[in-house]
Amino acid sequence: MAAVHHAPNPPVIHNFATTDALVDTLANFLIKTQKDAIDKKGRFTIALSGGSLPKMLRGLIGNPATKWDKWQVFYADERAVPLDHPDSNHNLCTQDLFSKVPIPKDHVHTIDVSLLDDLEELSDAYEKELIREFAQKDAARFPVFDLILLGMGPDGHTCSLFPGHELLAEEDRWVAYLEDSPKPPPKRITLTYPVINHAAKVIFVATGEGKAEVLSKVLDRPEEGLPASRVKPAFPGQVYWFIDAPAAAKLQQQPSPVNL
Ligand SMILES: O=C1O[C@H](COP(=O)(O)O)[C@@H](O)[C@H](O)[C@H]1O
Repeated sequence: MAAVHHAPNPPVIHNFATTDALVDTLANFLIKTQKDAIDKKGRFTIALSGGSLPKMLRGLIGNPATKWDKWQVFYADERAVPLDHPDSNHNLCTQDLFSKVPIPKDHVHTIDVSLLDDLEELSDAYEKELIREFAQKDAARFPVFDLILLGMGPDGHTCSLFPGHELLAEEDRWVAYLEDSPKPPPKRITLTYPVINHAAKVIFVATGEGKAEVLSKVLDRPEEGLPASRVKPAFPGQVYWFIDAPAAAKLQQQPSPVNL
């Protein structure tokens, strides 16, 4: 019998009147997703981004419903710098979140900083870290994260996948490296589209007027192929956009504000 292929689900857009409303709803959404994953498999796998995203997770701090000992956290992308460097996504997540919650240290999967001089080895090692977590447990060709949390730069990049970059075409690797990021620092590693697009859920968070122009390109004109538009998790996966009113200002399709 021929296999039935479903088209990816269209993005679900949540537009919030205020950033605080977005933060609260995002925390509730994460807790619900975490609970479903733990009920099913006893653990919750999540990938986090850097940039403006970690601050948006403040609704989890002090929230007793967050089962930190069940979380396995990876980075959607990371800069090839020491873990306490101001450019490190791990450093940012630690300052904004992990230093304030009781997550076991070994549940936060960082890059191996002994390999910073060789990006190929650094990305291979991070891929192996993912394989250790996912391959035997899920027996999948690509890992299936319960949730990947992404940001989007004003140029439409997400993770460290930049417009026009050759890594947009990567089909095999789980983790890839680049030495020519147009946004500093130049040396980074990143999850690839096959991994992002196998996730059960992906949430983009985009706030502020600086994201308005690019958000309209990504959501109203996805055919332009900006990196954020290429995030289309395979069915039954779902991509969500959590945006605020300033970021939504230039959208043609005006999503209704979320009622709280
Ligand atoms: O360089 C990066 O940028 C993106 C977007 O950052 P934002 O500050 O505009 O939200 C971020 O998602 C990614 O993790 C980071 O390495």
